[in-house]
Amino acid sequence: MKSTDNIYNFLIKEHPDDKLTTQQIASSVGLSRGVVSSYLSQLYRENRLVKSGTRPVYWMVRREVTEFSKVIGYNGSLAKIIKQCTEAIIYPPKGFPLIITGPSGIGKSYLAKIIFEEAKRRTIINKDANFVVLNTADYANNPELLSSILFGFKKGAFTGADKDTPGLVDQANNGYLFLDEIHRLPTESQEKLFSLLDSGKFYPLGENKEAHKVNVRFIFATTEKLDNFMLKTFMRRVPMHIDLPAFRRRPFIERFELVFHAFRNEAKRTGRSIEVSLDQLNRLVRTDKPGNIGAMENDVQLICASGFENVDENECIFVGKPGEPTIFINANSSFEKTSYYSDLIKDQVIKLQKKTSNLLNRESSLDDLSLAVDQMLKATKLMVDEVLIKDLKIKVYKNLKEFLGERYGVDLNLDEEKVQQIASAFSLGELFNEDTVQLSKNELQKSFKKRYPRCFYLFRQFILHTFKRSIREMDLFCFPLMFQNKCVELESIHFTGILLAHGRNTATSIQSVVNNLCGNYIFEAFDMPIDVSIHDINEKVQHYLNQKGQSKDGIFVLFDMGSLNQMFKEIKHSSDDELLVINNLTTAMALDIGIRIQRGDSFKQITKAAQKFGDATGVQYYEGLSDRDNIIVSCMSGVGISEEIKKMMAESLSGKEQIITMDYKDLQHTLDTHEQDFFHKTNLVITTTNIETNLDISIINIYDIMEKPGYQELKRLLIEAGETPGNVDHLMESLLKFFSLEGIKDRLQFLNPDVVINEAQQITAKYQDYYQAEFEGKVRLNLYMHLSLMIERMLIRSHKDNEYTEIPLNNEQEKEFFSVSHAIFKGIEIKYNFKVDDYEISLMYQLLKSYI
Ligand SMILES: Nc1ncnc2c1ncn2[C@@H]1O[C@H](COP(=O)(O)OP(=O)(O)OP(=O)(O)O)[C@@H](O)[C@H]1O
Repeated sequence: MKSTDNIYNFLIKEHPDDKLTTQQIASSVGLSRGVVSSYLSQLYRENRLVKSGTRPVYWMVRREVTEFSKVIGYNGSLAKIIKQCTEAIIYPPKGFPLIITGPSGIGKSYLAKIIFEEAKRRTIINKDANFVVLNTADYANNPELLSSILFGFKKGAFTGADKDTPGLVDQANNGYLFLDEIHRLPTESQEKLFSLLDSGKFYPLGENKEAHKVNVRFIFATTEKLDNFMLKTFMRRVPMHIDLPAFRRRPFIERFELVFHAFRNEAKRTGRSIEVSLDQLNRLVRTDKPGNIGAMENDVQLICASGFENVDENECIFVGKPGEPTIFINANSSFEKTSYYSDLIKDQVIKLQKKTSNLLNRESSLDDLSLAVDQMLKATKLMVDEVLIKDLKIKVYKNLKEFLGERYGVDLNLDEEKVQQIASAFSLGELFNEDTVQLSKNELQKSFKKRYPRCFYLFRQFILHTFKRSIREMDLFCFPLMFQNKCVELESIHFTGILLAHGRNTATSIQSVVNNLCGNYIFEAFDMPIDVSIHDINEKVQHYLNQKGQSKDGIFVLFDMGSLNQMFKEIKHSSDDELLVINNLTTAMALDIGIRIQRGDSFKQITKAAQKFGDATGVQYYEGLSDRDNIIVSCMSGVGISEEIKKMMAESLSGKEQIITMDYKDLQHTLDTHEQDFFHKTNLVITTTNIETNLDISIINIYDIMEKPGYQELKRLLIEAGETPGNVDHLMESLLKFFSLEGIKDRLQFLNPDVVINEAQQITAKYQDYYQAEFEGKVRLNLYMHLSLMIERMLIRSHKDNEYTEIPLNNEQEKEFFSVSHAIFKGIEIKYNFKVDDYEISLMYQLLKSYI
């Protein structure tokens, strides 16, 4: 298959109605943006895609325009129905009859007519074919008359039958006959009809010799339940049954479009524009009358008529209360999904997103978060898609039970109402594509994951299993609803348990037994093909550890065969946690460990117990933070800074030590809960705060290294760990640059901090060279910041009138400093076209006096 076809098939399958950017498509199919862009252009040239917007351009699959494309909801809630209608039209040799059911005013007649038009468009029937309609209810009290109208009669068939008269069946020959209110059709007529459906023949009234042969396609409609009124023998001949949903059961977007459409019809009818308030539109969208769309259309007409009373010629009709937000609809307006309707829900969603983020920052409970979600769901209740919610509810129930329950042993304890809320929250997500509500740039996701790592892992697995996709921003609202009752219990387990076994479901079936017996998610399990390599296994394990977040207290891995040594090494190499690997996976063993994990045994106790089992098996464990020499970096201001420092250390140092970043709280917890042994490979802890511990560990506050003693201590420790002095100096320089950048980033108005800091570094180096001195870290940091801001200050001042202040020079040393400084600044003075004045140099003198 061609690559362009691959992309096209992906779009048709996954996003038949979505507008997507090139970047979104590229990310989804895993190709580069450039390549995907050329494929998309090719598809556009082939007329298979529609393009809209500029920067970014949006792509959408071009759909074949059929008569059904006019039907509101054809690619939404009626998509399946439209497919059935198409099948009923095209199925060889003559299509098949169908019956449309649904409450009054829901569009049964409308759909029947469209089916007829589509059959014409497809040239399945002739252009001049007839669409004949009969409402059987009109003749319900006169079955003979109905029969004669339907089947025609022969001259003399009854008094007054003075000539042969064809019936509607004859008129519909080669076209369509639509019988509305079919439940009023008397039994004899039903019988006559089904013989016609069988043989294509019928006898008009009074005719018993020559049957009429016709080729008629039938559509029936009724507001009633079929079983109550129709003969079973009749129904058997009508294979296709279409049930149209009531107006209030249609998705909000479609109800909105139907209302919009009704106003547009009024605009056409009156020749006026209509200005209608969103509030009025919204009220109509919520119509819940037995007459459905028909009743809503009547309401729209009445509302427009009352608005029409008060307008002068050519003025637009106003509908609503003055001061309310409105939209204009005229005969040519087109309904654009996003503009009117998503704004209404988006407001609510954004509000909730902000609230959730605030609550998470304040460490509020999942109960508070659920309450916020509940409020939002109430506010958007009438806008959501009831049909979708019903489907989702079934899916959610099923997977809670069959997936989370059976595999992870987790009963989330959710009542019917909660599941309904969860389904509603998921359904809301379906209204948006990720672009529309890309609000928090994954911040919320990160916060949830950090605070509830185990629940979040289960949530991710649930979404993957239920919807076959990764978590979307909007799914996050379901998280508090789902885990509210169980988060404490789920998060109380601090160990990580992993089961690995060859075979289709060996590991997962042991997992299911143990998790269920423990009543908690203790183990994750991976079934592996027989030829899997240790490397692949480790990748799986690492992927799992990443997704789940590090466990604070250690990892237990049970596997069924292979080299214990190798397996241990692979996993330990890329994990900082304590680790126990057991080369024996039995249900009894997993259960024993599971129970111990659950009741809160320590790593040591569990390891001891496993060793007893281990007589017959292989056990290898590592107690300690890491089996490699390591340095821990932990900054109170966040993992971001720690990660930056880790990067600098990796660049400057030899790589002999493993650099481990830790959240500040985790570090404190780890120090408090472990003994000296645990840290026996830890050479140094670098923090931004003074951490208290009784353990014998070197802890250096990063701000102390700015001063000489602190720096020397750092240098000593790193040299002891095997680093060269050059490496440590390089690290110091990177740290200084980093902290200076942090300090000036927000204070520089227009210069690029990265560029200007390099200038400051060079000037400082020149001073150090000239005076043969090595300035303390603190002084260098000060200089980098001062010089960077000075350069900008000078630049701004150079455009104003220069005011020089005369500085008296007291001695030779000062004189020398001034003349050296002028020489040092010459380079940047030329480059930036300004002059460093003596006042600035006098400041420099104050900064550097002690080194001169
Ligand atoms: N999907 C749709 N798109 C656009 N208009 C629709 C749609 N469905 C229904 N309508 C409009 O709704 C109105 C009522 O439809 P219709 O008369 O076909 O309903 P019905 O189910 O046949 O009603 P009854 O049972 O009372 O005969 C019509 O004006 C029709 O144009």
